[in-house]
Amino acid sequence: MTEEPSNDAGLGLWLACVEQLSQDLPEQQFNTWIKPLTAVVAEDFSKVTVYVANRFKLDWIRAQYAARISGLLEDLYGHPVALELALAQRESVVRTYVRPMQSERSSPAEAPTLMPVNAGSGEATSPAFRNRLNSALTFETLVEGTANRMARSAAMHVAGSPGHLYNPLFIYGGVGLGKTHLVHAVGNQLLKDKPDAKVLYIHAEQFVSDVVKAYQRRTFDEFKERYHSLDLLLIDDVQFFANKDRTQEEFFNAFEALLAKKSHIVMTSDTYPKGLTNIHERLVSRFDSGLTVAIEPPELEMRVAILINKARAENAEMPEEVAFFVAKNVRSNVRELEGALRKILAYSRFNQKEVSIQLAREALRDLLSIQNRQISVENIQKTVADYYKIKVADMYSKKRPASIARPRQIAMYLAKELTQKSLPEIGELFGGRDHTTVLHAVRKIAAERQQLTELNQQLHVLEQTLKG
Ligand SMILES: Nc1ncnc2c1ncn2[C@@H]1O[C@H](COP(=O)(O)OP(=O)(O)OP(=O)(O)O)[C@@H](O)[C@H]1O
Repeated sequence: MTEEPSNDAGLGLWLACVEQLSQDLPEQQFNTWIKPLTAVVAEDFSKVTVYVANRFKLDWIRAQYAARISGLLEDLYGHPVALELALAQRESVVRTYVRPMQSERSSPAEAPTLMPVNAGSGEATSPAFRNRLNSALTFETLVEGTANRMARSAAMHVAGSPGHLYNPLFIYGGVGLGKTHLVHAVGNQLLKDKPDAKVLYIHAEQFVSDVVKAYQRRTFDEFKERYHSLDLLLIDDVQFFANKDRTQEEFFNAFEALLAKKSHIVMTSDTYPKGLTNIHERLVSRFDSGLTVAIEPPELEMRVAILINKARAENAEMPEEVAFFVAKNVRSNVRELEGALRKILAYSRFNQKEVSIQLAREALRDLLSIQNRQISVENIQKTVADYYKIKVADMYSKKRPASIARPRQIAMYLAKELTQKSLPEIGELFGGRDHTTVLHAVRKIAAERQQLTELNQQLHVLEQTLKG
């Protein structure tokens, strides 16, 4: 196969791979190993050749990152992609682009989102004070829902008047639920209002490494100057302080200094303060001394809205029924939703087909087959209730208005169609109804389905969703 220069679609997907790695890997690792890479994507997307500056780096990348890159590429392209690692020729001018590191985007000199980088070129010079904020993570791009409403409004309050209420603000929740996004949003919002404010976003692991460096190099004055002079400190994943006594002590000092001068501190963690282990009590009690708020897993409507918004941000359209199908099947967290969306969009581009439920089902084949869900009557009731925006309890209730009775009949029809249950069993599960009631519903919906295109379409969406 010939290696034509990368076409734009192929290159875009390689960029998405790099972007993903920039988020997954610690900044230093990303800058050292991934950022200097260049790539050529074969015309038919079957192979990506990645050029590495020297033999040592090539071996290292093969050992440490090749499997991960392959996996990501497969996810992104929607089919297995051969990954070839090659030494960059001295004179080769390989077409490649690396997105600037997120924290560097705030530098006005680096306005374009894509910047060409030749193999082996060093790192971009960074401004003297790097706030490490990702300017894309703002309140505007953070979809609001019941799951994050409190955390979001507390964070907006802090961004609007830092140093007052809710100090420190402690945000906790499971992985991929938007904690990092929210703290970046606080920083970005404050800088928008007060461009001179000294804001720093830092991951707790980076703080640990800063403490270690300050000890090794005996540069504690600089360290203190850096941290104690901030107006807003955003620190992510403080559970990483566990068992790091020295770091905890330094953080305690920074904490006290910042609060004393009415600077604001926003922290995130995977658990609430008292749930943290191996962190000194005096620190834990300080974590809990302002406002502690949780972020919950997003509810269905929020997942649908996130998918539609993210697709739009990628200049793609995701019809609501497809978003509904995906949101029903990917429930755990937003990062996984994003992964599913990426797969669907890549699959659609690769096959040059419009995004539809059928296409989403094909693109997410692996993910859906893992779930391998048995369709239960309960699941049907819940899905139909969600879809028609009625309460699940109405599936068993005696209420008769059409807005409730009709979805209930639809659920009975689907229960008959998609499960092995008998009519009396289904009746029982719908609040102890008689089997003749179920039979009537099944016949009525089956007949109407032949006549009414809209109903047929709705049933189609529900079936696809339930079959996963
Ligand atoms: N409500 C939301 N609206 C839009 N995007 C969201 C929302 N919540 C999360 N995201 C996106 O989901 C991804 C994961 O979120 P984020 O990294 O903030 O999670 P996290 O809670 O910090 O996870 P971890 O604990 O693994 O670091 C990000 O790309 C983020 O932009």
